[in-house]
Amino acid sequence: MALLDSLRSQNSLLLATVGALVLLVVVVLLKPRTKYRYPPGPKGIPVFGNLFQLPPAYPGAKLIEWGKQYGDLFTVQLGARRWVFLNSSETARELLDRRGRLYISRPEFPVTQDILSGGKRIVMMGHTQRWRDLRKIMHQLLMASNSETYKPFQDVESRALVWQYFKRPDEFYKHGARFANSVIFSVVFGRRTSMEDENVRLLFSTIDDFLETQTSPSAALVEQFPWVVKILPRPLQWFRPKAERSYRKTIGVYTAFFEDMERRIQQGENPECFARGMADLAEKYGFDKAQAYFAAGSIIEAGSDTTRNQLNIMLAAAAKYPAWVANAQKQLDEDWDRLPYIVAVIKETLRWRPNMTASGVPRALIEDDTYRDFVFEKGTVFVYNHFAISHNEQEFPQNEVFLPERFLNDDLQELLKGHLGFGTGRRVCPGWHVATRNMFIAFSRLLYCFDFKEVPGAPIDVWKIDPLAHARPPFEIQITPRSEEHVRLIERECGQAGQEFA
Ligand code: HEM
Repeated sequence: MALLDSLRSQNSLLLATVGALVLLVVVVLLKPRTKYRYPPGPKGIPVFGNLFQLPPAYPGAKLIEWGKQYGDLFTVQLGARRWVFLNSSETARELLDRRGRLYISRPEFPVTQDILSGGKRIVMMGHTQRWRDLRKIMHQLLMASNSETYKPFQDVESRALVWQYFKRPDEFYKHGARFANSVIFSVVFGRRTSMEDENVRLLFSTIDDFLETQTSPSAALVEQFPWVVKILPRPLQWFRPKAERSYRKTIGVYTAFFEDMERRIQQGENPECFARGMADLAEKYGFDKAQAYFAAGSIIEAGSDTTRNQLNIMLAAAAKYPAWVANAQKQLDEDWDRLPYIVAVIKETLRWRPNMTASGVPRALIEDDTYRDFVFEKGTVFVYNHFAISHNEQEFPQNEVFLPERFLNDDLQELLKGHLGFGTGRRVCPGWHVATRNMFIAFSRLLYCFDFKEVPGAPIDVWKIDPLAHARPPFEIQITPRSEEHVRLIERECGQAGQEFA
């Protein structure tokens, strides 16, 4: 009897506890969020919000449409999270840059960062001590005063790039990838690379794995429901095996790069490169081996793929809007030492087509904040609506035309001004010095040596320049030397740098 009573009272206790918990959840869920006020935006559906209204690939047109409809800020519910899109340079600068201390974190990426990257990719890290340490290391490696280290590599690789364009113009997309990869690889691991190298090919495929979820916030639905990943038992996590495979592939490639370097050192080489000091840095900052490998690997990855893509964007613009190419070539023919037009071309490529993500790279707010009449809650995701800002007719008249002249102003040499190609504020791309110098030398030499034309019958769709096209051309294009004289120049000046890759 006593036992029965005790069981009854235990059951009542359990019931009372569950009841109280349910009540608490209901109260929390139903609690009106009066304190927070958000800019209006399109109406969504329950649970998924606006996720299905945003195309998973090429979301640019939709983002421009919403930007026009709602003005310089709008809010969308993407799965479990609220995203505020900033649609003018001014709002982006005000929040992400001037108030950069608050808008400094990244949203959770439960699959792409936590599983597929083992939590170790810097670009997706939240505002943690680990991120601060890595950012410091990257800054030291990539800052402007280090640019002399890069120059010889940029020189030789851009000559090789010209040579490869000359020999196999149909494989232009591979040559751009090799150029970008080889510059940064030389700095990090102390040797040049070839696209025939299996590990380099694998590296680009790991970049694909990582980026395929990032081209649009709706590209991977589960990413927008971090709690699903937390509560779902592992065997039911359908996305996990693929992401774990990709993690193993990535760490395998990075390990191969380190082992190759160590082998070369044992064979008597003495490469002066960043990765050689990685063990000391790891000890100083308390990184495990995998984090140290990711630190080096992330630099290679970020430094290769973006520059490769930027080259493709320049080519598409050259074939589509040839008028500016004639201006660039005139300046290159006349005065190689002063090339403001090429700087303007660099800025215009960064404006005209966002590099990897049409919607910009997201940030998470780390404290509540107020702006105009709005009150934003800590944790809200903010993003500069890159496509909409770049194609805002008020800010950029004739926005669709590729027009470097728009950047020929007093701010020309302020390379981060006038566009959002490298992001902004405290998460701004730390590689922008290297990237702009890469583009400067590669754009100048290519534009000096070649003419670019659309292939008859195969017009370039400039709205769909696939940022993930590694193994196939993103578009067809005719690339021909400008004259016989240019051919002789290429053979004389670029042959030696490029022959081993042709
Ligand atoms: C044309 C070339 C490049 C473009 C367009 C580009 C663009 C970007 C953008 C938009 C971001 C995010 C910024 C933000 O959140 O505001 C970023 C981050 C980053 N970039 Fe670049 N990038 C380029 C080249 C490079 C190079 C050459 C390197 C290194 C060698 C590099 C390393 C990084 C790293 C490590 C981050 C993560 C920073 C963080 O989250 O704190 N990038 N880049």
